[in-house]
Amino acid sequence: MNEQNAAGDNLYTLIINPGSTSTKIAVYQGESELYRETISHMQEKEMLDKRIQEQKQDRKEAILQSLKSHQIHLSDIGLITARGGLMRPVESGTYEVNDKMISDLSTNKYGEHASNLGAVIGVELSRETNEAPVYITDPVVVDELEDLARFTGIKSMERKSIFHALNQKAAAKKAAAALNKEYEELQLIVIHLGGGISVGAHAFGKVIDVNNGLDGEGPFSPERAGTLPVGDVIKEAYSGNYTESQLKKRYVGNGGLKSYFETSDTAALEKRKDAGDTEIDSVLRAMVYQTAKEAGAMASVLKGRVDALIVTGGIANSSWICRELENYISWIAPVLHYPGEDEIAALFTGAYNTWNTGTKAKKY
Ligand SMILES: Nc1ncnc2c1ncn2[C@@H]1O[C@H](COP(=O)(O)OP(=O)(O)OP(=O)(O)O)[C@@H](O)[C@H]1O
Ligand SMILES: CCCC(=O)O
Repeated sequence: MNEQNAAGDNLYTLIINPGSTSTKIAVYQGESELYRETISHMQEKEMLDKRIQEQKQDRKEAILQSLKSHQIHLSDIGLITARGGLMRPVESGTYEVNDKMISDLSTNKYGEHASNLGAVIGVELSRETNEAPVYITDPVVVDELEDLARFTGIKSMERKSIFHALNQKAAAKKAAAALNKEYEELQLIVIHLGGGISVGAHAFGKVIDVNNGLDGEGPFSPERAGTLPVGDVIKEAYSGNYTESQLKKRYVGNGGLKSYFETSDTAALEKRKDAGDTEIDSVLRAMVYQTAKEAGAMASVLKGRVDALIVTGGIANSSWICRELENYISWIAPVLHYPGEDEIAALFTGAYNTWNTGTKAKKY
C-alpha cells in the first residue's frame, strides 16, 4: 500500500449534491460510506421560491446540521466533492474547483440551476476549515453533442447540452456492466426522471443528443414546462404580466406538475391519483406520454440500433409510472430500471480516484 492509499483509508470525503427539490449529502471514510441523507426541500415552499443563490445559506445550514447530527466535525473532512452546475460547456470528467468556476457559478453567468450551489457551498465549507480540496465530476454542462444536434432553425441560436450528465453516465455505466459490455461499446437511451426530465442518446460513450429541459426542450416534468408553443410564449412575454426572471421561473422552476398542482412531489400526486383524482391521472399520463415521445426521437437519432433503455431518477421508484412508460417504449429495446440516482457514488468515485491515485484533475 503506498502512502496515499494508506492516508486514503482514513480520509473523510463530503459529497454535496443539490437538486431542484432536494440537497443530497453523504460522508465516506476511505471507501466506506458512513452515511447519506436526502434533505428534501419540497415542503419549504418559501426557500424553493427564492433565486438559486439566495437558497445557499439554507442549504448550507441543512448540510452542517446533518453533519452535526452524525457527530462529524467539518474539520475532519479532507476532501469535498460536489455536483457541478451551469458553466461553460466541458468534456466529461473530474475537475478541480477553481476561482474562475466559482465566479461563473455564483454569478449565474451561464444560467441558474440548483447544481450551481454544489461547488460554491463546497468551497465555502473548505475555506471555513482546513482548505480541503474541492472537486466536481460530470457537471450538467457536459457537451458531447453531434454537430447536427446543435441546429435550432434560427441562424443565431444553437442548442446547448444541459442535462443530468452525472446520473445519466453513472446509470449507463452500471447498465453496461450488467450487460457485460463496456459503456463505449453500446448505444443506449437514458431516461432520467427527476425534478427535471432528460432523455439522452448515448452512442459509444458519448451523449450525442439530449433534451435540455432548462431551455424548454423535451417533456414536461415535475418542475419544467418542457417544449411550449412559441406563439403563446411570445404572447406571455409581451403581456406585461411578467419580468424576464418571473417568466423563466414560470417555465423552469414552476412549470410542469407544479404549474398544474402547485407541487412537484410526484409520489404525493400519485397517491392522490390512486384515491381517484382524475385530473392528476391525466397530467401524470401526459408526462409519461411526452417522455416516451422523446425516447422515440432518441431511438431515431441512434437509427434504431439501441442496446437498452435505462430508466432512472426519483420518479423511477414509481412502478406505475415505469409500467406506463414501458408500454410505450419497450418495442425499442430491453428496458432496465435504476430507480433513484447514483450521483453520490459517482461523485465519490470521480473525486476519490483522482485524489487517491494522484491523477491530475481537469482544469476549468
Ligand atoms: N416512490 C416514488 N413514486 C413516485 N415519485 C417519486 C417516488 N420517489 C420519489 N419520487 C419523485 O421523484 C422526484 C424527485 O426526483 P429526484 O430526487 O431524482 O430529483 P432532484 O434530484 O430533486 O432533481 P433533478 O433530478 O432534476 O436534479 C419528485 O417528484 C418525487 O416526488
Ligand atoms: C440537469 C439540468 C436539466 C434540468 O434540471 O432539467
